Amino acid sequence: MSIARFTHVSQAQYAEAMAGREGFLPIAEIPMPKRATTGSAGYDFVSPLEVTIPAGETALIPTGIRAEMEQGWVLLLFPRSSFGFKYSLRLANTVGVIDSDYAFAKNEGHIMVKLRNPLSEPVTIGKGERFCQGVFLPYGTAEEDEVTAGRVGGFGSTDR
Ligand SMILES: O=c1ccn([C@H]2C[C@H](O)[C@@H](COP(=O)(O)OP(=O)(O)OP(=O)(O)O)O2)c(=O)[nH]1
Ligand SMILES: [Mg+2]
Repeated sequence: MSIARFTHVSQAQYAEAMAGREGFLPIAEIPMPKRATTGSAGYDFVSPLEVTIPAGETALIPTGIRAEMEQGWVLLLFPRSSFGFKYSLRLANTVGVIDSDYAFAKNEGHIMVKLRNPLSEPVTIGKGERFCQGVFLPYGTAEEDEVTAGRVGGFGSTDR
């Protein structure tokens, strides 16, 4: 039973997110996130460009991907364990929470990944390299939950 669909963001959204950068894959060449084996939970996301993260710094990687999913589901982003084990690479926000209504935000639900390199050596993510993974999970709601607001953005759009 599938509960979600990955698609590319529009060319315009991709260009906006990649402004000032060079050498990134054309949007049509970014592969959809894929699971590596039949029993894998994680959909591996590919980096559309080569990124070197200097020691102790962070880098933002726009993935070119959005995820439409049914209500009641969330997509959680995690590092791939190989990058964590080899380079201690982590997400700047520790875990990425991709909400089901983010797909309809003003930026089309463009999934962004911010990585932190905590080591004293630079780390390079290759263009086209699988660098993080997303896991779909169902979530519950509490009683007397009367939220009605719709999502317009991410990264603090609901407060700052
Ligand atoms: O690593 C991440 C984390 C979040 N998001 C997007 C999807 C998510 O639906 C939205 C908001 O994320 P979250 O609710 O975790 O952040 P917030 O700081 O509460 O922002 P907001 O006020 O916009 O909800 O930002 C990403 O693209 N990458
Ligand atoms: Mg939020």
